[in-house]
Amino acid sequence: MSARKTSLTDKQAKNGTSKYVLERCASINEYYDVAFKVMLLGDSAVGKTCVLVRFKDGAFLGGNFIATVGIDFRVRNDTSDLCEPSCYSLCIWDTAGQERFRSVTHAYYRDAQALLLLYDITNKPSFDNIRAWLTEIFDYAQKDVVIMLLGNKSDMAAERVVKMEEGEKLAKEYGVPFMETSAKTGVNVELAFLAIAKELKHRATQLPNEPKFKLHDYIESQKHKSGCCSSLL
Ligand SMILES: Nc1nc2c(ncn2[C@@H]2O[C@H](COP(=O)(O)OP(=O)(O)OP(=O)(O)O)[C@@H](O)[C@H]2O)c(=O)[nH]1
Repeated sequence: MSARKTSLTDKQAKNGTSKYVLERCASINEYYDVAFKVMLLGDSAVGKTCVLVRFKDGAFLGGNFIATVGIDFRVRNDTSDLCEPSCYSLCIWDTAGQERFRSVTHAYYRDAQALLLLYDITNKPSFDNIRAWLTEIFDYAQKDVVIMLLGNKSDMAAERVVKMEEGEKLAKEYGVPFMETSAKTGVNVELAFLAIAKELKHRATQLPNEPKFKLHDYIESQKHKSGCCSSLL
């Protein structure tokens, strides 16, 4: 479980300290012009860590579930795609879904540029809690934060209790993009992160008269392409 090695200890999380994370992100900024801060949110066990590991390392963390403590983070730099004209990287923060860490994670919403909000398609309460998560996001995050809703574990078709249409309807109600993902098979994981990166990069480089990047349209156009997303930017 080396993936959990960078997790903060219980004590650090309770104190709200993430010196390690901040130092690492600062050191990344020495090499990259901009490191976008992206956070993963959602109930415990919806698959946040697995989605992140799938994106970062292309692997699936199967086996015993170990809950994240406090905050964890990883960086992925797609230099060839993200380095024109300046260098960009995604600094992705994995938060603990457990209620007891909620006050710690709130503190980090404020300077996040994008939030990926996950539920588990086999777990109805995790879907029902999405409204509460969105209320929290509107309370604590920046007004212009990019939000994306992800229904994870799409590989578990036999255990599905949340229909894809329900996810789509909820996302539409809040005006946020939506897709179903699977950390196990990798479906749409790359697309979710890189679409976010593309949106953030456009925002950072867009000239005043340039048309806005249409994140929804872009995702819809890429969703069903097989083998997509190796060079999205
Ligand atoms: N079949 C399947 N299992 C998954 C998927 N994603 C995660 N899991 C499993 O779900 C469990 C929870 O995954 P985690 O990624 O640790 O969940 P988390 O949301 O980070 O949980 P917290 O750290 O408590 O917030 C693990 O047993 C994973 O192996 C998926 O896409 N498909």
